[in-house]
Amino acid sequence: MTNDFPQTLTIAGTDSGGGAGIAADLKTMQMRHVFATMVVVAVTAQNTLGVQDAFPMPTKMIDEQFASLAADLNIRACKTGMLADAEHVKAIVRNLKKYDFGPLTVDPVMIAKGGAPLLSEDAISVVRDELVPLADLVTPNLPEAEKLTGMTITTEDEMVTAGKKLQALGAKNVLVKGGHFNSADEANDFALLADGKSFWMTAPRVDTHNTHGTGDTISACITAERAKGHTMEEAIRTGKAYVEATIRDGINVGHGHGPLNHWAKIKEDD
Ligand SMILES: Nc1ncnc2c1ncn2[C@@H]1O[C@H](COP(=O)(O)OP(=O)(O)OP(=O)(O)O)[C@@H](O)[C@H]1O
Ligand SMILES: Cc1ncc(COP(=O)(O)O)c(N)n1
Repeated sequence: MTNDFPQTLTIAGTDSGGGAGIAADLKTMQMRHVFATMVVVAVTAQNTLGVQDAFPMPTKMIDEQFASLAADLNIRACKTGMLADAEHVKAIVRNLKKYDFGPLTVDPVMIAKGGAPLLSEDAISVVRDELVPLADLVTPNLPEAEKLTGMTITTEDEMVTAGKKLQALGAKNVLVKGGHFNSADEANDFALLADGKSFWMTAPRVDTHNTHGTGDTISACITAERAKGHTMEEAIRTGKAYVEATIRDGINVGHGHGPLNHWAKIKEDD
């Protein structure tokens, strides 16, 4: 029996509010026509107003979820999101070294939009030293890029320097996301590829509070495109176009930072 439909994996935390984390990843992967699987690292009680509580899974359950997937699925690309703490990052690294689940996108999630920590401080150096070197792509936002590189990033030139530093840490490809950049009219991201090619992706900044799960969505879309066999550059450009559409064609859910419209269409879908 063939087992060749494109299959992906997200290793992350749940969001009971449905907007971010594993929920955003699964919705994105479904929309991009790949089969989505998950390893639940932590459960959060969360809504558009914030994170009310978080509970990391016992690491034995994490090992068991990895083993279940490896025994049956044919996963071609994977990503990480919320990883909770150093013990859990180490468990994920151990499993990623044990099984081949294809190119890995590391979204180094640290703090939720509302300010709640999703990764403990002592885990940041473990992400930097043990997880980033396994990454085919790392996709930090600006505060995450600052934590991983030790730099302050206030200009586009500094985003470029941070990209180079992240590549020097061992990530093959880097996408520094400018969603948090202090610009009123643009949300521009910088990509640096394994072969040294680099490019900016520019987009008009949408004036909205409904940006819960943007980082999850772009990294899940890239993971889906990689599973379908697209190049890194194609995957990154599709990711940007998709997340832009999900923000621009927004929906209103909840009373805080609302979720995205994962049904949004992009040009290549026509
Ligand atoms: N208001 C906006 N309008 C258009 N694009 C945006 C906006 N906010 C973020 N983006 C884009 O969304 C993507 C995710 O960027 P961002 O820097 O917000 O990531 P993130 O902080 O990791 O997301 P999250 O907060 O979900 O973890 C990037 O491509 C960024 O440029
Ligand atoms: C479980 C989980 N994973 C990731 C995020 C980041 O998303 P955001 O920064 O948009 O809150 C989140 N809030 N919750």
